Amino acid sequence: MFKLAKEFFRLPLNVKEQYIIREENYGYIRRGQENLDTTSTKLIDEKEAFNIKKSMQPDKLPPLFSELDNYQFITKFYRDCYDLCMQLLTYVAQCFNIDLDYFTSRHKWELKPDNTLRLLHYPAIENQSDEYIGAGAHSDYGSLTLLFQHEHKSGLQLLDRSTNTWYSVEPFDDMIVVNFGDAFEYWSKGFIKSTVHRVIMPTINSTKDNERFSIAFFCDPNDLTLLSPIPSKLILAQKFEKDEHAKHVLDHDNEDSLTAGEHLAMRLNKTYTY
Ligand SMILES: O=C(O)CCC(=O)C(=O)O
Ligand SMILES: [Fe+2]
Repeated sequence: MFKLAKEFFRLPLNVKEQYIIREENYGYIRRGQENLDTTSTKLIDEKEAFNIKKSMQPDKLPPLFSELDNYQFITKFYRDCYDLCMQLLTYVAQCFNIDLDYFTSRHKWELKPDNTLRLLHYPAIENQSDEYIGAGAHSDYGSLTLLFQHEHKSGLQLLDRSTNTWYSVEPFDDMIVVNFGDAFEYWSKGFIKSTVHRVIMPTINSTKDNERFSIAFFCDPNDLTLLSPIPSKLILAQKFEKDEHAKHVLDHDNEDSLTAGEHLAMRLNKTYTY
């Protein structure tokens, strides 16, 4: 997947822009087009990205991705990511002592929305500075995110929301970072926190360019899934105390009728410019 991603991002900007993202949320995202930190308008996200969805017809893909072998490879990778998420969701249900299919039954493969497989590229900058951010601070919108980082290249940081401290997530071989997304914060009334994370820019060093590539798989609950609390004893007795991040991102007062699809649409609207 990383080999394909590299080859794609090497293409000239005007070629990549032929696949520019629209409201369907698939295609190419140019630098500054999606700004993930909605609390700040100071910085733009320096990353470029390409979102792939299951419903995307091969003719909407660049030839590099629609070519048969590559297409089959991408499709299999996408399905493997989905299957892994279903295994993890079963495990989380077990931890909460609720029906094992409680979460997986809300992530049916054939129902909307499609999950999103995203390729990301962060070009290296000269020197580290506060004036650049790769991906602004945010939490992801769905249930789980799988994150793959390439060639030991870090940059990913996550926030301890109780102390407001950022920590680097150093990659090692065969590691997949798993983030909980906003759906879990709603479902668990804040018992599970949606991971706030960001990516700082790689800097050019004397020996190599040092650009960063990563891949994210966003697993989203089916559109009509309610974000109301799960029927677990651990959760039902709990009061949802929202911290600053939750107040900003999970700002609905109709939590019992809010659906995953509505939440996703609201979050996408705030971060993209088309
Ligand atoms: O590149 C990364 O490691 C993270 C990207 C990310 O957080 C996102 O696209 O939502
Ligand atoms: Fe993210």
